[in-house]
Amino acid sequence: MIAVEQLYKRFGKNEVLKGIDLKVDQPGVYAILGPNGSGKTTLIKAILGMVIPNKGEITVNGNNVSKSPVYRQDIGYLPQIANFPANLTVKEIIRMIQDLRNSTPDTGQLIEWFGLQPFLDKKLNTLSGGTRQKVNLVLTLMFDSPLIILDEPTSGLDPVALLKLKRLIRHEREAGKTILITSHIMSFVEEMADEIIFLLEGRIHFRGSVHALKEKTHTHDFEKAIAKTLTLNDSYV
Ligand SMILES: Nc1ncnc2c1ncn2[C@@H]1O[C@H](COP(=O)(O)OP(=O)(O)OP(=O)(O)O)[C@@H](O)[C@H]1O
Repeated sequence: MIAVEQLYKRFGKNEVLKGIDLKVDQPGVYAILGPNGSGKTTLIKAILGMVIPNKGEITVNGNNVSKSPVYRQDIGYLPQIANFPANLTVKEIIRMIQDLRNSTPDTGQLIEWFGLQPFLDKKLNTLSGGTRQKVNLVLTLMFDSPLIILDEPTSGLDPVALLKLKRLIRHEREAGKTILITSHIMSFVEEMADEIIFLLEGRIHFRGSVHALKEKTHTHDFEKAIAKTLTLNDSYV
């Protein structure tokens, strides 16, 4: 589904990605991890065609992302910071995104799932951060896309909403979807991820299951395993 070959990206002198090779060809939940500034969002944006690489090739479902944007129809993307026009109501923003995609899926179930009915006629700039995140999740998931990319999806969510998000992600995984997630909440990653893709110093430093990472680092504590990964010299791709 996703193939990244020898991807390089720098911003000025800052070499962020230094030869990423990544193949994701099975459905499941993939957590892209790494310290702040390690290039997780840059990698995601390159897959989405929002960042132009200096070198390398990316294909999504066989389509080269630099050639045509059509492949994006198959992706649901939750940005880390969503910048929608703040004076629109929830209903209006849902309608606007549907018009842009030329598709009008039924959003009733998702709206009910996140308890957003009372907010439909409220403007986005009057909503709390967590409620806005729930709206963003509806916007991301409403098209039933086979590839879902979630950049920090837990941001601002209360415990009940977090539980609901986790159930939704599991449901999407069971439906055979491929879900890429970045998160700094390690308990969330440990619970949800089938595979971890750990970026460090511009490269994939580790790829494998949570269990495999714990084994490699000789610890049962996932947070400690992540911390230990940072100090390992060899990469475990
Ligand atoms: N448009 C840009 N212009 C210049 N530098 C950028 C740009 N986008 C990202 N960077 C730089 O690239 C590096 C990687 O940023 P990126 O947002 O991909 O990291 P990240 O791993 O997602 O970080 P975080 O965990 O903090 O979200 C950072 O040093 C950042 O400052």
